[in-house]
Amino acid sequence: MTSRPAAIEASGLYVSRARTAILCGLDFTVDSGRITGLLGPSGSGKTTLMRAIVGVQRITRGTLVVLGLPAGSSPLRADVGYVTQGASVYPDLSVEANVRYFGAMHSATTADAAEAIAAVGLESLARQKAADLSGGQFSRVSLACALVARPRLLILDEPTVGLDPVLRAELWERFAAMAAAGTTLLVSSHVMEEASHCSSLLLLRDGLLLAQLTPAELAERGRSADLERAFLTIIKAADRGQEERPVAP
Ligand SMILES: Nc1ncnc2c1ncn2[C@@H]1O[C@H](COP(=O)(O)OP(=O)(O)OP(=O)(O)O)[C@@H](O)[C@H]1O
Repeated sequence: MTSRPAAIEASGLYVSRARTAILCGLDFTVDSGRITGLLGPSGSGKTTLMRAIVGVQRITRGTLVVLGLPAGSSPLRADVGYVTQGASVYPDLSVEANVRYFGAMHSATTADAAEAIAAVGLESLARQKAADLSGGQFSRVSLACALVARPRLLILDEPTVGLDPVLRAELWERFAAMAAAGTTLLVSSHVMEEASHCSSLLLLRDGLLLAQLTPAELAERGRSADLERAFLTIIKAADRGQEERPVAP
């Protein structure tokens, strides 16, 4: 792995929800200017971790440093973008009005809004009311609203769900261009084939970090070029060797 400055550093990170341990002592770093994939089965804690990073989820124990400050610090608001699974878009406004509205909070220009809309492939629908879009189009408005703020760190919770393969490929190209320009991206996904677009992968399982590795290392460790199969092999190996699950403090 390269030794870039870390955009996110977690050390002994525990998070509990409703008195249940959800994240159990995570240690990892996310390099700046890279795409890091957050992968794991449903319920493994991906959204909880993302919420902790953006500062809307209380940490039970450990440290979580984001862009050099404790997660949730107010100066981070302008620097961290978060696109949730549930689109935070005003259905009665047009695509353009939505993006310009979010852009205005970050002093973005009309041209910035148009660029963000183009980045998610919605130019031809810019004047359309968000309520009249398809599910995939609607979620892309959310993404454009995050892009227009030009955050240094962009947290994306399953951004490619419901998108066709062409659009999915275009979005990953867009993410790669953003990373090349210095933005740090943390992207969660269920789709293991998307892991190949990432520089580094965090593999979560039941609130534990099974591994942090590159896609090539995942293929090698899981003994398959098919990353889904490789991940399953690692999960099965972890299940076989699993010791008692750490208890939240
Ligand atoms: N508000 C809550 N109170 C208590 N437990 C919760 C709450 N929200 C989520 N959980 C539990 O936390 C665990 C992790 O949930 P989380 O949403 O972080 O997983 P995930 O990996 O993002 O799942 P998915 O891929 O299905 O979105 C799950 O077992 C879930 O039931």
